Amino acid sequence: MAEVTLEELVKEFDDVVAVDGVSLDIPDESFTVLVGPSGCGKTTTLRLVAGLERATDGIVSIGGEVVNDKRAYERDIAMVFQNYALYPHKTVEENMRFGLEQQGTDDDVIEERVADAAQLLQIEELLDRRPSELSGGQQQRVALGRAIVRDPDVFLMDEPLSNLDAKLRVQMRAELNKLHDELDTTTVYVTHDQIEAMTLADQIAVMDAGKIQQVGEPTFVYANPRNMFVADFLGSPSMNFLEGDLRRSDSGLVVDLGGLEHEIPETHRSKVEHRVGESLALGIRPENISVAQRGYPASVEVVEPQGEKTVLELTVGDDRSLNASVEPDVDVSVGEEIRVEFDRSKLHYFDPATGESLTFSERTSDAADPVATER
Ligand SMILES: Nc1ncnc2c1ncn2[C@@H]1O[C@H](COP(=O)(O)OP(=O)(O)OP(=O)(O)O)[C@@H](O)[C@H]1O
Repeated sequence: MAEVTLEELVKEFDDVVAVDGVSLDIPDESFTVLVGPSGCGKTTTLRLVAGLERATDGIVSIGGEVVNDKRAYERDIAMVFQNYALYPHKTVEENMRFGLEQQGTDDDVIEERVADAAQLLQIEELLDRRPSELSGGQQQRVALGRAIVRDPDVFLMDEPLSNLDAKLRVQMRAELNKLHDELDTTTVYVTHDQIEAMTLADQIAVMDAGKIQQVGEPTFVYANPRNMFVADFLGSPSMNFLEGDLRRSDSGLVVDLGGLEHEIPETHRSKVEHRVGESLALGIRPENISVAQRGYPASVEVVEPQGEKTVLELTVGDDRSLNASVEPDVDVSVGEEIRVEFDRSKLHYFDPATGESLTFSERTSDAADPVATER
């Protein structure tokens, strides 16, 4: 097992800078997820760790050793891909054995490892089948099995669940969690699916345009986004942003949201005060908005029951839209005028020009997030 360290990593393809100065510590035994929109450089970063691409600049270390000049097969890693990449003419067992045979591993060691992995993944009954005789989920298990038998220092996984249907994906997610609990192998996992990232990771690295925007424990990053990109990318429906000018009032500081005045809570005043006279973006997650007797007037535009919750599309102030995610039994209908309250401990303020959070703090002493505060 090993930690992986990336220092100022850069990868250019002609005039495209796919990875633009990525520094990241991936602790030993961690499950680190690189997440971000399509084209942000996740796969390229993973391929640099794997040795499938050569870095234009920067350093990749595995287990404290710089591996930039090591070929993929010289690095103690195993990769799992989206398309499974199984050998079609080999049986499941032969697919799992192949890598070890190439390495010249003793036959009895191979037997034992294949049997153990097959048991762990519950594919013992499938060992004699060929990939074409397997479902997508089974094929992905075999691909995982092939990685596990290698007993590598590091697993690298590139969107391994994205070819599975939604139900199977949820099931495999749970299995990957269990697998990691059992094996404790350092894992670097790439996905564009923020829910997958949140549920699997013990460390999440949110990427955009070749750069890491924020790294941390998923619930912390969710509750304490460093900028509007991260705030917007994590969460569904995503965070609402309401922009307006900040000014002083009798009661303190308010943001003018077009016919609606939002008062900055005392805890945040000192952090935003320097922007009096300038604009500010208020950020509030849909689940931190509730329908109430008092609060901001809002018109209900859409009511969308989603089972566990109901998403309301509202307009507030001078026609600004706002999503609220409320209990499914809330009784509101389209066209109704209601009032909504924002949870004042879950408010964020951003500089709309740079997107940077004005209220972000590495420590959450102001109880912006109860989960993170417990830590
Ligand atoms: N071999 C290559 N040659 C040229 N450009 C490339 C190459 N590989 C990747 N790129 C470019 O580098 C950028 C990052 O690509 P990368 O595949 O790392 O992104 P990604 O975040 O993994 O995206 P996706 O989720 O769509 O796979 C993109 O602009 C892509 O077009």
